[in-house]
Amino acid sequence: MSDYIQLTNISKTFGKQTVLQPLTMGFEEGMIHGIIGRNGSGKTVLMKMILGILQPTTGTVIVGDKRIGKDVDFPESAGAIIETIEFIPYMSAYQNLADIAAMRGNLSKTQIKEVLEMVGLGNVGGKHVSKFSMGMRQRLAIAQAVMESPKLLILDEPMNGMDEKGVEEMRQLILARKAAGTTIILSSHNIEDIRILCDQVYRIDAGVVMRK
Ligand SMILES: Nc1ncnc2c1ncn2[C@@H]1O[C@H](COP(=O)(O)OP(=O)(O)OP(=O)(O)O)[C@@H](O)[C@H]1O
Repeated sequence: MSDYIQLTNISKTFGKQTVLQPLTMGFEEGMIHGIIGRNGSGKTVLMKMILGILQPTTGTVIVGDKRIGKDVDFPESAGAIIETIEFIPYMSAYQNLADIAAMRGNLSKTQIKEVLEMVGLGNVGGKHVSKFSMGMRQRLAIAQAVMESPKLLILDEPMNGMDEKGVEEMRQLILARKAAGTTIILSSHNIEDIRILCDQVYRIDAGVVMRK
């Protein structure tokens, strides 16, 4: 398989702080790539650069065959959970997803209901998000990330706040996306998630990314 993402000499500094040293690497298509590292080591920054949310200080990011920030602003087919996603609290889970779907493309009502079902929110799709627990919000965040079956999934600590059953269901969902050919980048502080799910693991330490 070829690489779906190619990073060439990318680095990131904020003022005098170097978060990532120049890095050249590829992420193979259809695999689950784990990113581990201590708090503040640069996992989210790396993911944001791949998503086009942050510009690298040096270097290039290519996703598919498109250079991010040049050919396209953002990867063409990507879903992400990155930091806290703000849903509109006074709208239902279904309506939140329908509004996002309407902005990005075309998903039928049935498809939105199916994705709510898939993340275990099928029976509360009509409930206002303000009444959701943290774990339920996290499930909704996963729903918005996967609902358009993107070619790339970037999941920054997706199991945060989930109970044991939720974690198991999310693991199955992530494996199902992989089986469908999605390239996945996953960060987690839970070493079990990384061990069970990932084909390849990278650790970020002192700005350097090392393959484990
Ligand atoms: N927009 C920004 N401006 C300035 N500094 C930033 C910005 N975003 C991130 N940083 C800094 O970059 C470093 C890496 O942050 P990052 O969020 O990538 O860490 P992380 O590995 O995801 O941590 P955690 O495990 O806590 O989620 C931190 O020191 C952070 O303060």
